[in-house]
Amino acid sequence: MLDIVHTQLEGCFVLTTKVFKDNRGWFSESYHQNRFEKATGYKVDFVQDNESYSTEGVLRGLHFQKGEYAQAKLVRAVYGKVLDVVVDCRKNSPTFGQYFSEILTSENRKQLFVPKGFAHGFYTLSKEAIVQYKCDNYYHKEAESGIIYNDPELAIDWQLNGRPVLSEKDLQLPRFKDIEI
Ligand SMILES: Cc1cn([C@H]2C[C@H](O)[C@@H](COP(=O)(O)OP(=O)(O)O[C@H]3O[C@H](C)C(=O)[C@H](O)[C@H]3O)O2)c(=O)[nH]c1=O
Repeated sequence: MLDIVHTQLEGCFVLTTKVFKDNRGWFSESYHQNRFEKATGYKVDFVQDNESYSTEGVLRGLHFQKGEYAQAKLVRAVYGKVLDVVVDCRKNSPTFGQYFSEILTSENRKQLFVPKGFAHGFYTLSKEAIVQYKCDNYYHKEAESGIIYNDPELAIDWQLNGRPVLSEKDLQLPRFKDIEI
C-alpha cells in the first residue's frame, strides 16, 4: 500500500501510495500514519497541512525553519508538475550540502519526505500546480530562513525554462555558506 525509495540523503525518502482505479475514477489513501511509520521507521506527528498554488516558472524556496522550529515535511503535487528539491543542511551529515530532486505530479503520486535539517523548495513545470505538504512543526515566521536558489556551491539543476519567478523575500535569501540552521 506504500512503496518507499531511499535517496542518497539519509532520512529522505520518496513514497508512492497505492491507487484503486475503477470505472468512476480512482481512490488512494494519501496518508496513513501506521503505514508511514512502518515503511520509514520514523514516528512523525504532523500538525500542519499547507497548500500552495503556483503558475509555470514559479520557484518557491529554498526554505527551512531554524532551531527548535525545524520542520519535517511530506510533500506532494495534487495538481500539475513540480521539481521538488531538498538540500541536506545537517552539519554532521555525510551528505551535508548535497541535494536531491524529484519530479512530483498528480499522476505519479510520488511524495517526498523531507527530514528536519533540510531546506526545501520547488520549481513549477506545468502551467499550474498545487502542492500540498504536511509539517511536523507549526509555522514560526521569526524562525524562517533559507538559501538562495542559485547558490553556486550547491549548483542545483532546477530544470529551468527561462527566468524563474521568485518572491522578493526569496531573491534576498543568503548563500548556503552563510546560513545558520
Ligand atoms: C509557510 C507559511 C506561510 N504563511 C504565510 C506567510 C506569507 O504571508 C504567506 C506566503 O508565505 P511564503 O511566501 O513564505 O510562502 P512560500 O514561499 O510558499 O513558502 C513555502 O515554500 C517552501 C516550498 C516551503 O517548503 C516552506 O514550507 C514555505 O516556506 O503565507 C503562513 O501563514 N503559514 C505558513 O506556514
